[in-house]
Amino acid sequence: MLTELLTGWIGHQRWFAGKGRPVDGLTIDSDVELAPGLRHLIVSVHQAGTRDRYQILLGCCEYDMPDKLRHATIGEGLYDATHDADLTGILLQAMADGRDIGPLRFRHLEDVHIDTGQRSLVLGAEQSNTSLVYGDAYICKLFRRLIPGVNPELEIVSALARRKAAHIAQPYGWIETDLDGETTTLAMTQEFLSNSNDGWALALASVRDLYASLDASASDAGGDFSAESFRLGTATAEVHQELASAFPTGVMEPQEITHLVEDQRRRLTQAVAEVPELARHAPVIEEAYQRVCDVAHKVPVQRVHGDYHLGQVMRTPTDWVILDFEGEPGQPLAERRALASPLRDVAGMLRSFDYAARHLLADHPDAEQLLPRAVEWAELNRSSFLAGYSAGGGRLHGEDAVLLRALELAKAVYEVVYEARNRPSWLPIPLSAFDPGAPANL
Ligand SMILES: Nc1ncnc2c1ncn2[C@@H]1O[C@H](COP(=O)(O)OP(=O)(O)O)[C@@H](O)[C@H]1O
Ligand SMILES: O=P(O)(O)O[C@H]1O[C@H](CO)[C@@H](O[C@H]2O[C@H](CO)[C@@H](O)[C@H](O)[C@H]2O)[C@H](O)[C@H]1O
Repeated sequence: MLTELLTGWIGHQRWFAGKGRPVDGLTIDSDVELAPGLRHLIVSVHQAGTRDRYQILLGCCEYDMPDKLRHATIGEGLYDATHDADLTGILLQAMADGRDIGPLRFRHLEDVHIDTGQRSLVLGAEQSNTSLVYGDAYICKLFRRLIPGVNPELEIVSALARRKAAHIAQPYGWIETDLDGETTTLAMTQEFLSNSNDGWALALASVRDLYASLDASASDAGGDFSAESFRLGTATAEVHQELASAFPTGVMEPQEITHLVEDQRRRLTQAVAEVPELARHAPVIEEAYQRVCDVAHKVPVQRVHGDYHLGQVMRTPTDWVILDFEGEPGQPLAERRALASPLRDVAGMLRSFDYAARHLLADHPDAEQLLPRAVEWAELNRSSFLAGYSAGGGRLHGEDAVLLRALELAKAVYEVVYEARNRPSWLPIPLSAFDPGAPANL
């Protein structure tokens, strides 16, 4: 039976969020035939009293499964159709046509032309979503785990595209349906940035070059990245200004600031309970949080990226482009859409420079010797990014330094939990944020 096949299959998928916990049951909430041999399913997965919804594209073949699709088998004659380029073209075509198929609505932005002749491949780095790359023209991100509501990435990128903003990947179309009475985004298609590299890969190349040339300083070594950091800072400030123009803005009053700090204190307590190594750093973090209450009186807030780091920015041949305006994964939608200080993104990127500088130290035989160079690289790029941010019109003055420091530490607390859960060997990186001079391998 289909539900049994899917129950056995779903727990092994890269994007399945409930790994490690037994699946108690799976029900099919919606089953729509998109075309002969292609069905779109929404399923509910029940685990220890929780229910999560996922979407599946189900391919059905009457005859033997072609060899090229065997790796995507779900059961006899059934497979994950995201891997079948003969079928995925239907999604692009339906978006271009603006069709409704049963409860699914396929839409495109006004004034765009979609070339429907492109064939797709599943992007290798499949994580919480499945991305289909069509030719080298489009990337269609299928949101696997469904949260009722419009996806913030679609909301933001469409609003910025309407303003003809720079530094974003042009959106083309999306798929939506109604879940719990709310319009819910199922997928989004954007310009695919070919000939581009993500900021994390570029930053690591620079750090590797620096480590390889032991005598040179961070600014003299072959891999100097600071001009890129400056440009990225400017691009970030420009996108923040576009976001402030496209969406409502506000000012956080002292009472709300205190409330926010309380929330961060709660997160810290939870993080310490989960990662006891954090406990010895708690006083430093508490002090930085208290300083915000003492010093910050009015904090401008607006829509922000929310999970900003070097892996979310792409360097095209001409520009920095910012991706994935989805906020912190795992947070409720309302929180991901809430107004916040743009310094939250600045803090995220500053942390990311620290990550890039230190991540190659982990098992490095010369870690102790290289640590001062890592610190120097991070400092140079952090200050270039901030200089670029100011040059691009980003606000960085007076009490902002106090807020920025607290936001950086709050992000590092989030990272400590993230690494403990996902990549325990990386845990020393965010832990070093509280004690920058400590030995590299902590
Ligand atoms: N528009 C795009 N053009 C080119 N590559 C992209 C694009 N969007 C995403 N990618 C690639 O896919 C990777 C993961 O994308 P992302 O949106 O961050 O997915 P996730 O939310 O699963 O982390 C990025 O690091 C980048 O390499
Ligand atoms: O990109 P995602 O939305 O999935 O963000 C999550 O995963 C990120 C890891 O890929 C994580 O970022 C952390 O690691 C990065 C290096 O891999 C580093 O550049 C970031 O500074 C660091 O925060 C992110 O926090 C998490 O939300």
